[in-house]
Formats: sequence, C-alpha cells, structure tokens
Amino acid sequence: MSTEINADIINHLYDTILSRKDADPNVSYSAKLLAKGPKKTAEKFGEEAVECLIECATGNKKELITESADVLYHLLVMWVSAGVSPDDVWQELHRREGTSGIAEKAARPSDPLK
Ligand SMILES: N=c1c2ncn([C@@H]3O[C@H](COP(=O)(O)OP(=O)(O)OP(=O)(O)O)[C@@H](O)[C@H]3O)c2ncn1[C@@H]1O[C@H](COP(=O)(O)O)[C@@H](O)[C@H]1O
Repeated sequence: MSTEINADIINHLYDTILSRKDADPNVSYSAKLLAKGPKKTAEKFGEEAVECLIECATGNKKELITESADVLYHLLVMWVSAGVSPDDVWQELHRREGTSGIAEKAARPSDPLK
C-alpha cells in the first residue's frame, strides 16, 4: 500500500470523525468522546498509547497492530477535539523533511539549566 493511500485513510477517518461532532452520542462513539471535550479525548489517547507501548515492550506484534490502529483513531479524535487538522500536521512533517533529528537537536539553543 502506498504512502499516498495511507494518508488518504487518515484523511478519510478524520473527515468521518469531524462529521460526528454533532451526531448522537448514543449512536456514534466519536460523538460520545467529542462531547466530553479535549481533556477527555487526550486522556483516552494517553490510555491507548500506554496499551500500545505495552504490546511493543512485550513483543506482541499482532496486538501491537490492533493497538496501533486504536492509537491512530484516538489521535484523530483528539485532533478534532482540539481543532487541529491533518494538513496542519502534514505541513509540519513536510517542514522537517530532510533534517536529521540529530542535526536538529544539535542546532537547538543550549539550555542554561542543563
Ligand atoms: N477506528 C475506529 C475505532 N477504533 C477504536 N474504536 C473504539 O474505541 C473504543 C476504545 O476501546 P476501549 O476498550 O478503550 O473502550 P471502552 O473502555 O469500552 O470505552 P470507554 O467507556 O472507556 O470510553 C472502542 O469502543 C472501539 O470500538 C473505534 N471507533 C470508531 N472507529 C472509526 O470511526 C468511525 C466512526 O465511528 P462512530 O463515531 O462510532 O460512528 C467508524 O466507522 C470507524 O471507521
């Protein structure tokens, strides 16, 4: 599957979640989460991220895949809740393209507290 198709899946899921903003919380899980506000969606994302890292740390590849899908879904719910769009994040990733994390870290101003 190409990167373009993967980005399409994220964009499509984001649009679906966005469309649930005013949906019935008894019918849509996204609507139920969004009705609770950004703090709750962030908490849910954190819970799913912890479940995901446990599967990685314990070497459960199959569960890591399903938990990763949960993390991505809850990340998108959090973005909708906080008013962040996939394009905002794609632009930031694009800005970073070609800059090594090691070079970027070395170019940061030194922290006087360290
Ligand atoms: N990808 C997902 C997706 N991944 C995970 N989940 C739900 O996320 C929840 C997380 O599981 P948990 O065990 O943590 O939930 P829980 O503890 O029972 O929930 P809480 O009571 O803690 O909130 C489950 O209810 C999953 O079904 C998802 N729910 C929806 N989607 C997508 O979002 C679309 C819209 O869904 P609705 O908003 O429900 O219409 C769907 O068509 C799917 O494409």
